[in-house]
Amino acid sequence: MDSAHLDQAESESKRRRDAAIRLTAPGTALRHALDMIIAGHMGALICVGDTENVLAAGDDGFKLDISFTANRLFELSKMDGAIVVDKGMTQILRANYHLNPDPALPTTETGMRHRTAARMSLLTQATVISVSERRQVVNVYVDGWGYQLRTVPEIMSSVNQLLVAMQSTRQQIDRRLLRLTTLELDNYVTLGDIADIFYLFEVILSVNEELDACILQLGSEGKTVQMQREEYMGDVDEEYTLMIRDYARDSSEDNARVIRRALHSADNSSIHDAANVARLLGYDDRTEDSIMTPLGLRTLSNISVVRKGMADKIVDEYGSLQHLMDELDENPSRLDDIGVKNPDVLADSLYRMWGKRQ
Ligand SMILES: Nc1ncnc2c1ncn2[C@@H]1O[C@H](COP(=O)(O)OP(=O)(O)OP(=O)(O)O)[C@@H](O)[C@H]1O
Repeated sequence: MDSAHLDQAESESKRRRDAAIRLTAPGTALRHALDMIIAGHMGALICVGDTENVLAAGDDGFKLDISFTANRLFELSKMDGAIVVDKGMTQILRANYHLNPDPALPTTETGMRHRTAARMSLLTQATVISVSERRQVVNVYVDGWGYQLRTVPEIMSSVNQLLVAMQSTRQQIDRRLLRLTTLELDNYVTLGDIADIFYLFEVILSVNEELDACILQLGSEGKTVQMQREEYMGDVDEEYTLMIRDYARDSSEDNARVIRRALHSADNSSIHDAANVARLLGYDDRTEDSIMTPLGLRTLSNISVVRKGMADKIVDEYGSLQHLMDELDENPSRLDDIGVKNPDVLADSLYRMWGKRQ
């Protein structure tokens, strides 16, 4: 399989895993049934979707074709065997069904119920759920991948730690960016300063990914966490891209995306390694102490009178933040000419950021 097809298969598998997490998240009828099964100290084996292949892999059992309710699923799990539910979760098709997936299909699970569940998920496109009677845990399998459901308090304990980490990283980023703006206006930014901030951006993005996973698992209970997450993340994404464009040899948005992907897949030590960051930005002759001159896109975009798209226009016109600063006083009408509505306010804002005007 070529890499494009591999990427496609991987993202399809991820989509199906996320759908399975959503299906079993708190607030859903299925989760309600699973909670009842656990509370009743029972076990279960439930196949959802791809019913044609699921039914072809088993036999016996009771043909039901009744509409799905959480209570019915709970009652039917008192029987041995598997329960088969359609993809839309509208019908329970079979109960007490015996599944015979190929025993050669690889699985690391122990116990027949879990082994069967893992194998059925390899054999079919179904989401397969096993509830262990002995251990009182619920496992969900998709394409052979399995994960154990966590209770809301368990997930919330991770969420709280992640939110604290996110808030403190965001505060550090804000402080560093404020300092960076002053250094940019002084033209004192070193490659080391840039690498440090990139590292903080990567930290917050990793925390964000972990929170994303928790929010998905929380289902209907995750709305408040999502709002808090959005408040802390704010414009992080945009600031990161603008900062990369400010310092990359090729400042296009496409190249910024490529650099972000590379930084995101790099390990911690290579993001701290200034020479490596320089290479990603398109330079092979820089050291940690090399002075890096910004275009000024990030700083300009933070000024209220600079409307969307205008920062690019200003940078195209002047070439860099330094050139703009050099010409601000001498030739203010040049800003007027390229359509900046309040050039005086823009100049004043830049001087204030620089600390050169009250
Ligand atoms: N191939 C199968 N098809 C349908 N149901 C099965 C299959 N294998 C196991 N089960 C169900 O799982 C139940 C428990 O089986 P077993 O004790 O072998 O598995 P286990 O993984 O150790 O389960 P638990 O963790 O719940 O104790 C069986 O009584 C049956 O209801």
